[in-house]
Amino acid sequence: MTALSSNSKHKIGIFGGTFNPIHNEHLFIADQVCEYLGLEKVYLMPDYIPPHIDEKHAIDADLRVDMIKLAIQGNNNLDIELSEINRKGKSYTYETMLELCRKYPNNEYYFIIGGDMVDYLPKWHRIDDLLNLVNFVGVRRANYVPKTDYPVTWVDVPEIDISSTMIRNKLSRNQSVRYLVPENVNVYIKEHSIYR
Ligand SMILES: Nc1ncnc2c1ncn2[C@@H]1O[C@H](COP(=O)(O)OP(=O)(O)OP(=O)(O)O)[C@@H](O)[C@H]1O
Ligand SMILES: O=C(O)c1ccc[n+]([C@@H]2O[C@H](COP(=O)([O-])O)[C@@H](O)[C@H]2O)c1
Repeated sequence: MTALSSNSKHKIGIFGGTFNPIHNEHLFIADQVCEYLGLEKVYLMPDYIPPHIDEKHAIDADLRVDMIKLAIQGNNNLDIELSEINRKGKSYTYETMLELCRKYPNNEYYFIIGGDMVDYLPKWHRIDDLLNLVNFVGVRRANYVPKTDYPVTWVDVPEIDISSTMIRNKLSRNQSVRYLVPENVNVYIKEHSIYR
């Protein structure tokens, strides 16, 4: 990201997750929200350790980062933000966004989350302070009725019902994940024998 000196704010999306691994619905969401809200870019931001789940074991950050870089190749709407990987430890969103807001005061941030995650916002670390730093964008899921009092901008993105869990499970059973992840990510997973 580049620091800018003008007074006008730059609308920047941040899509946080573990991305273990990144899949096509992550990419579809990031790209669609970017276009729908007229954002300059959406940064995919891998966490180092997810803040809310103690037992979730992700593969090495380097491998997750490599796969994100491969996945966004050729799409100018998308980029990667490495603050949480570089900071290490538990990746509390409030701490990350405070750091980014201080570093890039001319950016206005839109933090994108899956619609079902919105219900858990009250449990997020320093959520009231975080609400002063970012606009939350909820990706509405089919058959899901949002019931939150928080200010969330809702975006409808056609849902493909895939998850990283599904991809890890398929790979552990030696099943194909072609068309669920970009082909260069599929090749990378095979070459590095990940999730076997
Ligand atoms: N199919 C999907 N539809 C809508 N949102 C999704 C979908 N898959 C992931 N997300 C959202 O993407 C963000 C990052 O998710 P994450 O990296 O945990 O992927 P995941 O597929 O949910 O992983 P896992 O299955 O390991 O929990 C979260 O906000 C999550 O709600
Ligand atoms: O900061 C928090 O308390 C917090 C609690 C839950 C989730 N988050 C962030 O929300 C994003 C999506 O989380 P997840 O676990 O669904 O991948 C990711 O960037 C997490 O760091 C952040």
